[in-house]
Amino acid sequence: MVQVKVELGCDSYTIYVGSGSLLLLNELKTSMRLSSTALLITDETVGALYGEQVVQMLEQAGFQVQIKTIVPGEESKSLSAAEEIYTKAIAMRLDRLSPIVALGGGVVGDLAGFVAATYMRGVPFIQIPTSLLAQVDSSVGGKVAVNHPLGKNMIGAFYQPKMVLIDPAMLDSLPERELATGLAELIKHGLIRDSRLFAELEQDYAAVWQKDKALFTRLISRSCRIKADVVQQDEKETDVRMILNFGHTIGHAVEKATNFAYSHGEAVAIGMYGAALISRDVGLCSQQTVEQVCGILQKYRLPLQVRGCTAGQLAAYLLRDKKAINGKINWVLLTGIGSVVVRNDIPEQIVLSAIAQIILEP
Ligand SMILES: O=C(O)C(=O)C[C@@H](O)[C@H](O)[C@H](O)COP(=O)(O)O
Ligand SMILES: [Zn+2]
Repeated sequence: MVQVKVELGCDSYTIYVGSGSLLLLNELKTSMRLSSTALLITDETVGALYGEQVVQMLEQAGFQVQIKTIVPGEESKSLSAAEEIYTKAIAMRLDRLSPIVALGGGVVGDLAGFVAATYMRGVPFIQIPTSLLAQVDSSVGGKVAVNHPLGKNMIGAFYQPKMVLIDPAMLDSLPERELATGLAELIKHGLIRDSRLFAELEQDYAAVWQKDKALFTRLISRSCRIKADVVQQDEKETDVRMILNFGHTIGHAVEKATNFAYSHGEAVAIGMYGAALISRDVGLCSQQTVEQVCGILQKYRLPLQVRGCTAGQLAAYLLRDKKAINGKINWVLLTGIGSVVVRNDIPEQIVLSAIAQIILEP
């Protein structure tokens, strides 16, 4: 099992990656001096696959467990879904030392984390991510949030988990499209910080599609290490953490403008292509780098262009980007494979030209 430590003072925690990582639940109660009631939050799909196993493990560890099962999908990342969970937590007398355990993908983790951060001003939070996207990205770093009708992740907090338990075997049940969505964030980590990871992803795609466990243990822990390094330097995203937003400025606009017809990773893939075009057009990277970005996204069956919205709609959502300060968007742009810069001085014409290239006619 690989351990990745996230050093954040008294909010430090360890990410465990490998088969058998869930067995660490056994030590949870004693190692963290928790109360004996635990709330497990999962969705219908993941709950049916792994819910019973995780409940049993928590019970063996000495917890009385209740489960809240949500409907899978982005719509569940809402204030009303959070309110239902608060109601359940109050009814079951969850106290300030009772853990909330998230078992699922990014939606479950973000919603459960948001509730953990706010219920009684914060209760212990454990992440058991089951999708590749959650394993390589969203379960690490403490961003928790729900959506607002006017924008994604608009209401949230930075709230670190106490522990992240990742078993790559859980990817066996993951559909191909979901695997690709997680690969988009892995590719992002290669593009922003690690040209070797990028090269490995370029080479090993056959083993990736076969869900090779040893390869995934390596890729996931490498990805968590990259994210942990960035988050350790800038937990609250005032500076270097912005680079994790590569592809997300356009990506979030694509998700909203198409009413989530594209998965998060698909939207981020389109956003990374758009950002690569902007990077080239302002002279930060070469055409060859743009082609490498296109090449890897296509290899992993990720889209480069969006259908189902207009350039005007995309531009309107871009202006609501929550990384914009005084109306200026902070663009994360490529200077080559493995390195990025943040720029807020990109001419509108260059942005509009990139948008025109990523829109497909209906
Ligand atoms: O952890 C971060 O920081 C990220 O930006 C990672 C992103 O991949 C992730 O999608 C995150 O939830 C986006 O956050 P947001 O602040 O852009 O809503
Ligand atoms: Zn993301």
